[in-house]
Amino acid sequence: MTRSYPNTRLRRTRASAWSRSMHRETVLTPADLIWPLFVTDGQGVEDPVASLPGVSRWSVDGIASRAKEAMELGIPCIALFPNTQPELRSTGGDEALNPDNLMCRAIRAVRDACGSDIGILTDVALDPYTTHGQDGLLDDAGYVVNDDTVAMLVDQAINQAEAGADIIAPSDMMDGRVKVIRMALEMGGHHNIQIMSYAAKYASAFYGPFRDAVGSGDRLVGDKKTYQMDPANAMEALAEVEMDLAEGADSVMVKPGLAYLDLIWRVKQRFEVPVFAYQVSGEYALLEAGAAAGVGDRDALLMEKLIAFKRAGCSGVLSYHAPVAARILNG
Ligand SMILES: NCC(=O)CCC(=O)O
Ligand SMILES: [Mg+2]
Repeated sequence: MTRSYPNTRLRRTRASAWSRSMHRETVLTPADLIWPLFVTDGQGVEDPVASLPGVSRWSVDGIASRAKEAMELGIPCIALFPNTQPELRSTGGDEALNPDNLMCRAIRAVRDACGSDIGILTDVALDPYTTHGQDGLLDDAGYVVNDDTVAMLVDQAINQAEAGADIIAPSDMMDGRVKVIRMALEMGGHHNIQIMSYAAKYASAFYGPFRDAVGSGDRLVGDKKTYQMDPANAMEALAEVEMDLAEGADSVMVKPGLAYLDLIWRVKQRFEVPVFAYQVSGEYALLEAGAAAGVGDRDALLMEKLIAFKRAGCSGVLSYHAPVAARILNG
């Protein structure tokens, strides 16, 4: 069967709003959003992140309020990232294992405020806790060592699980960490705690404002290219995803977002598993800067970008714009 004009006029179904709505292939709802939040020390603190206009670091009480706000907006899950106090950072990142660190206090505060009605996703990696800003432990040459780092990450994950996390999200890109974290969760009786693996995380120039937000940017020595992926590679991303799924990941993430839509599509087509995108800090900042410079309407630009993730096959998107988007969607 060939489609030809004028039997087929593809404009027919576009001629009215009701028909466009009836033929829409993809929908975006607040339930597709995960809201990343930055935690800072203190009480009653809102500390704006200069490079992310509209985004703040919140003290633990403020995080609980944001979690309630998320629930009211229909956002099912928040993601927590600590801005660890400078005096608690070390070369080994031991503060990651402290059961009373910012992350664990924030988890408990959200649980107290919201019960089990919201998902809490926690980041596993050492960069917010190290003096050098790398995601793992360094050898004498400054190389991030894999297996010793993984041993730390397992303890970090269990620390978060015991504080009440729902989804453990390792973002470190060490080999084999999903396997040992899953094993440790099972052995600890945490059978229903999920793992969302940052499976294909690229060494990207889009992470700058995030590093400001968690206070690792100025500290970072070198780059992260020995563990995060080369933006030129796609086959390798499929191998990363395949391994993390085999090791027990319940869902996988591609990061950053829009520049990697091809990977989202390929991962979804090949593995048919839940795929999430992280629309990262640089994407947020560029959209805000573009809209402020008059490039286009901020809300329209945002909605078009977010629907692209759904069209490509995402189950959901981590986005600093989550509350803005949910407000737009809720009308
Ligand atoms: N592990 C979380 C991130 O690295 C986020 C990066 C960003 O938002 O730029
Ligand atoms: Mg991997």
